[in-house]
Order: sequence, then structure tokens, then C-alpha cells
Amino acid sequence: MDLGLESSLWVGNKRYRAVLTGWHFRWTEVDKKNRDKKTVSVPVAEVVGVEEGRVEILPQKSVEDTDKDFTVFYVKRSSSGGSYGLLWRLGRIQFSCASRVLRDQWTKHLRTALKTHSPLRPHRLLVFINPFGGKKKGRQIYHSLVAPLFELAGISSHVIVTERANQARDHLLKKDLTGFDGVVCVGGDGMFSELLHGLIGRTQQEAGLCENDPAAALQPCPLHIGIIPAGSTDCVCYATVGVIDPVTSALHIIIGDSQPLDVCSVRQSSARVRYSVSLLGYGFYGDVLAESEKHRWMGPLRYDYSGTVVYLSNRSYSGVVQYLPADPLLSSPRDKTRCLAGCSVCSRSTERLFPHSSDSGSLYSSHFSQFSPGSEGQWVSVEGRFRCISLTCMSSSCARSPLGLSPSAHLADGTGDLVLVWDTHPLGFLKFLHRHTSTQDQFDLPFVEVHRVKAVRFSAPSGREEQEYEEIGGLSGETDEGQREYVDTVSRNGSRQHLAERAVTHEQKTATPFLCGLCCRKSPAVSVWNCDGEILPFTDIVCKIHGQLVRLYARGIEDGAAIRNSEERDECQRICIPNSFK
Ligand SMILES: CCCCCCCCCCCCC/C=C/[C@@H](O)[C@H](CO)NC(=O)CCCCCCCCCCCCCCC
Ligand SMILES: Nc1ncnc2c1ncn2[C@@H]1O[C@H](COP(=O)(O)OP(=O)(O)OP(=O)(O)O)[C@@H](O)[C@H]1O
Ligand SMILES: [Ca+2]
Repeated sequence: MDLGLESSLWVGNKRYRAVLTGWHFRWTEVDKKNRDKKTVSVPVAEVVGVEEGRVEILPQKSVEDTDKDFTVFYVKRSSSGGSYGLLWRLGRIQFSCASRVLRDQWTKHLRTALKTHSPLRPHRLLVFINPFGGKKKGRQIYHSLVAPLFELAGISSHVIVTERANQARDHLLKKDLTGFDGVVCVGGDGMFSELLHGLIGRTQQEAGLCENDPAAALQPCPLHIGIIPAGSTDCVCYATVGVIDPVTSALHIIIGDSQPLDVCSVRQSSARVRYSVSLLGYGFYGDVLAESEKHRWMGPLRYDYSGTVVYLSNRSYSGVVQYLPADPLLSSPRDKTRCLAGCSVCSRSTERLFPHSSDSGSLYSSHFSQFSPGSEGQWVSVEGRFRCISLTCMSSSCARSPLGLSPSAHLADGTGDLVLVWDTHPLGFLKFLHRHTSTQDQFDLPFVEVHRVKAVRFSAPSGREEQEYEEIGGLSGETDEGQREYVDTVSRNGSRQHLAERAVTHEQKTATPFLCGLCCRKSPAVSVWNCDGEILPFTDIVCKIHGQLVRLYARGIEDGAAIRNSEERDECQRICIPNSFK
């Protein structure tokens, strides 16, 4: 069927020329005064719904069933006033036609175009609401802001308000999921993590794979994940959409946006595999999480409180980190680029990961592991004392840190960024933390390194080594230069320098201890791993990045400045709607 259509339409008493081409629906006021021919152009993929009559959904749904009118709902962008990304809102325009026949033609053509141009739009969703996440507003957010939009878009949803932790994960692992196109969580990163674990586990079960087997090439999940942010950090939402806004996220779900995401698997020999996308952190971030769990009642503020307590306790931990570098010719964590919607680095990665798929984004093609025999590079091993060790599959931007833990990390390039912060003077570490809140480069410090990696291993020192270290006084008051005393070898097994030997060297160099009463306290020998907000019950780990293992209803961060500039240049404005239509 030819999807094109063109005719005059009225909005109130103004006449418009409306055109539906393959990909766009445009309307231009036919008026001598409209000399610059301002046109509103909406991509068909961003039309939310088409209704006969004059329809409103806010503050509540009302339908005036007039037979020459139709209403179009679509995505309208506005600046987020702070965040990097753009807020999406529901735009609405009510058209009148010359006849009922023409009206029916418009609604039919628009609906057919919608089906053709956005094949991933969900029809049926499974929604989990955590009533206790963040500020405990999950239920309210879903019912007042999201459910009316889903209804307008003809999406039927099965809603489960969780009664316990891990209910969503267990449901996805065991219950019948037939008929669902996607799964949505209303909550924070912890709820997202439940969906991630449930869906990855379920997909491997159905593929007859054992997910705990480190050699298994994990299969990508066929169901999309949607996140309606209602948590404390909401890092996954922020880093994939660019704003924390339930309406924006609901609209991404409705139009069936699709953003692949890398996932890191975390294993210890006998334990169940865990997954992480935003932060696998040891040392500072592990300790902050452990401390914050004691203060859940504080809500989102618990992280600031615990962050301060942990910072003042001035801890560092020793260990051996081994990592498998990613191909440095493809990208670098210090190349000052940003992964934005339509990212070319991620698109090329899709072609590498799914080489035999005609639609390189297809989920159903066979998934090629990045760890096929022979493709491995050389492992690098470093050993020493660290303030923190972080591994993230994406930038991990959030409200606290608008550019994130690794501002140039990519959502779907099959790699993770490993940030090593060596033990340093407390003020140095504060400088590092503080740089996360601005555009200053947190990696441009002598005690910080960042590596783009495909896999990581970590092991804490044996009890004896750590005891020797403590006996000789540790590194409190160490200078920035002091951290350079580490082993950087290229080997498969890593090589260990005796910690005590290095500690003596450091001790000879120490500056006056800072915050003596706090920092001279003995650090515990080991920290814990923070795996996307969950404390792992083991210390020594092996991690692997699985490129594009899951897909979210998102499109990456839209570059607000670029979109605004192109609108200023272009007559065909996407979001310039005359005030009378707002
Ligand atoms: C001086 C200001 C420093 C601000 C430093 C901001 C760095 C923020 C980096 C945040 C990265 C978030 C990564 C995402 C992690 C999620 O998977 C996880 C689950 O939701 N969230 C956390 O673990 C929650 C982690 C939350 C960490 C918050 C740390 C707050 C530190 C405050 C330090 C204050 C020092 C004061 C000295 C007097
Ligand atoms: N009904 C429930 N009762 C108790 N805990 C729950 C319930 N439903 C989910 N949970 C758990 O609560 C934890 C935290 O939830 P969530 O991630 O939604 O909010 P948050 O911790 O405030 O935000 P963030 O993870 O973004 O910091 C999750 O790990 C989840 O497993
Ligand atoms: Ca990545």
C-alpha cells in the first residue's frame, strides 16, 4: 500500500497543508503571513497514536466523537534544563477534514505507516513496580504518568507490585512469558538488575546453556527491557536516556526504541554468576554501598551520607588486577568522545558481533562471543593498593555525576572501562571524586588510570601479606607520586611483588599524615564488590564483557545542542509547535 497522502486540513480556523511521506508527517500553515513557511515535521516512528474525533488524555481522557476530526499524539522534545539529554513530552494536535472519507483515509494511512516504520512497538508488557524504591513513589508514578500513555498507545500491561526483593527476577526465571514483547521495571538500578538477571538467566535456560559455565557464549535476550525511573541513583536510565523522567522513558517504550547494552558477567569459581552494567566497584564504592545499606531509611540521601563517612575513613585495599585490553584502534576511554544516540562506534560493534545478520540489530542471529579462540590479546597484570577499582560497561552518568564514571565509555561496543585509583593522599582522592561532578577530567591525575577492556580478574592478597603490610604501618599520608610503585607486567598469570617490600618503600616517602585521627585507623584487609548496587558475597572475581547482551527501550542520549542547532537552521522543525497547539 502507498503510505503517502497529502491534503488540506484545518486546525481551528487555520488551514494547513498536511503531507504524509514514507517517514514523516508534516503540516504547514497555508497563510500569507506564514512567509517563512514554518513546518512541523514529526517522524512517523515518533507518532504515539492516532484517534478518531477530538481526544484529550490529560487531565483525564475525554473523547468528542466528531466524524470529520482526528487527533494525532506524537513525541515533542523540550530542553531538560540541566541534564544532558532532552525531555520528551506528549504533543497533541486536532485536525478537521473536509469529509469523513478523507478523515478515515488519514487515520488509516497514519496507522499503517506506524506499523511499517516502528516494528518494535510493544503490544503487551509485563510491568514490575517496586513500591519501596527511591522516594517510594513507584506506584504513583506508574498510575498517574505512565499507564495513561500506555493506554493511549494501545499497549496492554500486566502489572505486578512486588512484595519482596527478587520477586521480579524469580518471576522472569520461572513463569510463562508467552505473549509479552517486553518487561518494564518501575524502580531504580536494583530493580533493573533483577530484570537483567531474570531475563539473561531465562534466555540461557531456553537455549539449553548453563550460564554459570564460564565458557558459555551467552545468548542475547529476545525481550526488551524498559525502565521507568523511580529509584535513588537511576544510573542505567540516565546513561541510556539522558534524563530521569518517567514520561520520557514511557514514550521511548511506546515507540519501541531499541538500545543494545553491554553486560559484564562476574564469576567466582563455585558461586552463581552475577551481571553488572553500571558499576562493579571495589574499595570506595563497595564500602559506600555496604555502609549505605545500614541507612536505607534515609532514601537517596543515604549515598551522600555513607560516601562522606567512607571518605573520612580513608581506606585503601591491596590486590592484583589483571585485565585484557580491548583493541586500542577502535576507541579509547580518553578520546573525549561521547556515546550518543546513533553512535558509530557502537554501530560498528553491532556489525562485528552479528556479522551474518542482514539486519545487524537483529536479536535472533547467532551471537558471536568476543572471546573466540585466538582473538584474545595479552593480559596485563598490576598489583598494589587501591582507593577504588571500578569497571563499567557504559558512562554511568547520573544526577550526581552528569558525565559519569567514564564519560567516553560506550553503551554497546562490547567493552568496559576499568578505572584504577591507586592509593593516594586523601585530598588527591577528594579531587578525583569532585571531578566527577564537573567537566574536569577525572583521569588526568597521576594516581588514576583507565583502560578499555574485554575482561578483568581480581584477587585480594592472602591474609599473611596483608598482615605484614599492616604491621609496617600502611600508606597513610602517601603522596601522589607514591602510588607509582606498582608492577605492570604483561603475562597470563600476573606477577606479584611482595607487598611488604613496596610498603617499606612507600613508608620512607610518606608525607605528613592527613586527617590523622581518621586515616591512621587500620583499614580492614578486604573491601566488598558493589555490583550495580548489590554486595557480592565473594572477593576474588573473574569478569567478562558480553557485547550487546540485552536491549532496552531507549536510543542513547540525544545531543540536545545538536538537535537545537539543526532546528534553528532547518525550516522543517520537529518541535516548533505554535503555542496555540500546545
Ligand atoms: C565531593 C563530591 C564527590 C561526589 C562524587 C560523586 C561520584 C559519583 C559517581 C556515581 C557513580 C554511580 C554509578 C552507579 C552505580 C549504581 O549501580 C549503584 C546502584 O544504584 N549505585 C551506587 O552504588 C551508589 C553509588 C553512590 C556513590 C556516591 C558517592 C558520594 C560521595 C560523597 C563523598 C563526599 C566526600 C566529602 C568529603 C568531606
Ligand atoms: N517489595 C519489595 N520489598 C523489598 N525490597 C524490594 C521489593 N521490590 C524490590 N526490592 C528490592 O529493592 C532494591 C532497591 O530497589 P530499587 O533499585 O528500585 O531502588 P533504589 O535502591 O532506591 O534505587 P537505586 O538502585 O537506583 O539506587 C532492589 O534491589 C530490589 O531487589
Ligand atoms: Ca561498553
